[in-house]
Amino acid sequence: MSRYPLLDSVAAPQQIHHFSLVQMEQLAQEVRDFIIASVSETGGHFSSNLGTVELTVGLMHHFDFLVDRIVWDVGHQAYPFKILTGRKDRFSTLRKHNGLSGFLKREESPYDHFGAGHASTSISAALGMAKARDLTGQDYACVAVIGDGSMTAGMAFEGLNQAGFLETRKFMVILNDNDMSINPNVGSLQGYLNQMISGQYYNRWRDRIEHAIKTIPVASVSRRLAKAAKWSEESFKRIAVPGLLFEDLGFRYIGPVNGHDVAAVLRALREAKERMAEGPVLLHVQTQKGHGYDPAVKDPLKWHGVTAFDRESGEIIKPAPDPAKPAPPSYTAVFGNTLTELARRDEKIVGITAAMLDGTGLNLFQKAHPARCFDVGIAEQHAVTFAAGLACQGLRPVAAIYSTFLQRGFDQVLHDVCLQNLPVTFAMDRGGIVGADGPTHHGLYDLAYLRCMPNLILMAPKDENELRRMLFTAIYSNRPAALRYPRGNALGVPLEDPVTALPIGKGELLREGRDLLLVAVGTLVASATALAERLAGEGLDCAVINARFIKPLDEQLIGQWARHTRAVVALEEGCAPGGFTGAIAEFLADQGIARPLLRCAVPDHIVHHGDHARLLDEEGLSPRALYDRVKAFAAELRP
Ligand SMILES: Cc1ncc(C[n+]2csc(CCOP(=O)(O)OP(=O)(O)O)c2C)c(N)n1
Ligand SMILES: CC(=O)[C@@H](O)[C@H](O)COP(=O)(O)O
Ligand SMILES: [Mg+2]
Repeated sequence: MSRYPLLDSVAAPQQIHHFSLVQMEQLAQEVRDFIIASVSETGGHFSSNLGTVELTVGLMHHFDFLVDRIVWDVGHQAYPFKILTGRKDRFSTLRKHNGLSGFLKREESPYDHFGAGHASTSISAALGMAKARDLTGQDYACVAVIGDGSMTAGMAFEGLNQAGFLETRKFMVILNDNDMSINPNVGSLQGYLNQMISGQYYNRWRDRIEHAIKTIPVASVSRRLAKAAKWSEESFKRIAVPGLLFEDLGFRYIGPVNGHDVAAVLRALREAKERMAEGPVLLHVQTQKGHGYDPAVKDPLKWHGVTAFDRESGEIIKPAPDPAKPAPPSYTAVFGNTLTELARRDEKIVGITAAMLDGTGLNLFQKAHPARCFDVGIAEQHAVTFAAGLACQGLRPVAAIYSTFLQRGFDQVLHDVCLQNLPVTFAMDRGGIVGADGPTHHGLYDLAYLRCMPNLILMAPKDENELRRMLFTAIYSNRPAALRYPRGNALGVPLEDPVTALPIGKGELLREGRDLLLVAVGTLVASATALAERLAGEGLDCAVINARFIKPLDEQLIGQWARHTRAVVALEEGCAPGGFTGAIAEFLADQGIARPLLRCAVPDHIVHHGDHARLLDEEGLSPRALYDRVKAFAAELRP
């Protein structure tokens, strides 16, 4: 017999419209059990999904999302939705190559109305859908589900601002408030939400007061009395719930409601559905990350995203350590420790993260230098300009932002930092292909989008020792500077102590040769070196340069060896259009160095999700693929 009898009987989500309360409670329990069992085998985002189970069941009861539109912010909390919209049987393929995405994807299901992965886009997208509906005379409800962390972004408020102003009907924002981002949520907004939770008695009284005011016979109400009644309501509101922000923005605020009480969720959604006919609604749902699985409730940060685990003990399954070969540290840890160490000697160093304290390794820095560490929330744009302000006053800010999330701050990097030549360091973790998170999270575009920035120094280390040196170089360059490094473990090379600066704009000749020049940056330097050794055994003599700097490029060194060899191979784990290999192509053309060029980079297409090594191979960047490509390229060269 199935462990999930009711869930397995749901052939289409529309069946849930007819479920009783008892059935929905059972369904919620089965969905939760299924998530725990399934993610314990595949890994994936976990604690956020255990928080949205009852809310999702309630939404499926009240709406038909083949007709109505729902936009899940980020999408990392939408596993219950995916399971209930026909994807349960494919859940074992989650985040695997050719398997289900960990987020929502329009091409994956007709229920996925909007794709995401980055935070705080849901309100804008759902509002666009609502306005398209109004303009085209269609009829469907639009729902955005956004977490308290994602609500800290300016973009979320840009959406609220417009939605309230337009008095958008059949439009609802559900604020899924679990008092957590990945790390504990930060900022005064969270304090405000907590205040709303403690001030909820107002909402119980509001309807009665409003009713009383409305039932005063109109004929008997003088204009002054009506005004006074309205004034009393407003005053009462403000005393009971100071600053009803969402109401003031034009939303009907409902809540807070206990997001794990199915009956309460259903009641609140029913009310919200009615109110939506009049104008925009904000439904405030209080949930708990990890709900129903004790280890995750106790440590929601650790359980935000996990690898496979033992469901009984809550132990994360890790490969047994090899005592003969200890695992190297992650690039993230090397960054966090180096920054902490440098900051011990220099009190001008400050660290900034946009809601990725542990992810970026800045938690290590925070422990040692709490007053100099700023988590600004999911607000990359603000983080960059905030760093610019700190730099203006003589501090040395280091903004640690994943490569993919710094895309949000493009204009701020240009307008606020580079044009003013301010000494801000950007430490971009997760450069290159990240693996299971997929297209929204690959850090493939950074070298291209930063290479055009005036004044900026742009670097990528070949190993963790070079990362340390690049960080040091960046901080003391007195210019805007950025370094990008990959997710995962470093190479295990010894770390020089004390750390020293690199000469700016100087590459490193790793091998001399006369046939080909292999010029690489970042993760592909090790591959280029190994490839040159292999090819040497086959009679092909390759010079290898570790470029270190994408900008300024070491034109002297690269030019010299390009002229000395017959052809050039440029390598990077980044996008080909505009990236490092593009810089090499431009340089050769500009200098009139007429050498055939093979560009080994990610072509102009989307890289899907899956295992890093496999994706790298598909992009022609694995050691095997590079060998084949370079051999074929060399074979085409004139003798
Ligand atoms: C622009 C952007 N910055 C950072 C992230 C990384 N990130 C993913 S989920 C998350 C926390 C979101 O918190 P919340 O919206 O409250 O959702 P919860 O996990 O609490 O359910 C963060 C910071 C992101 N996805 N997008
Ligand atoms: C949803 C999201 O954006 C994060 O949770 C992301 O998945 C974290 O990725 P890392 O595991 O690389 O920190
Ligand atoms: Mg949250």
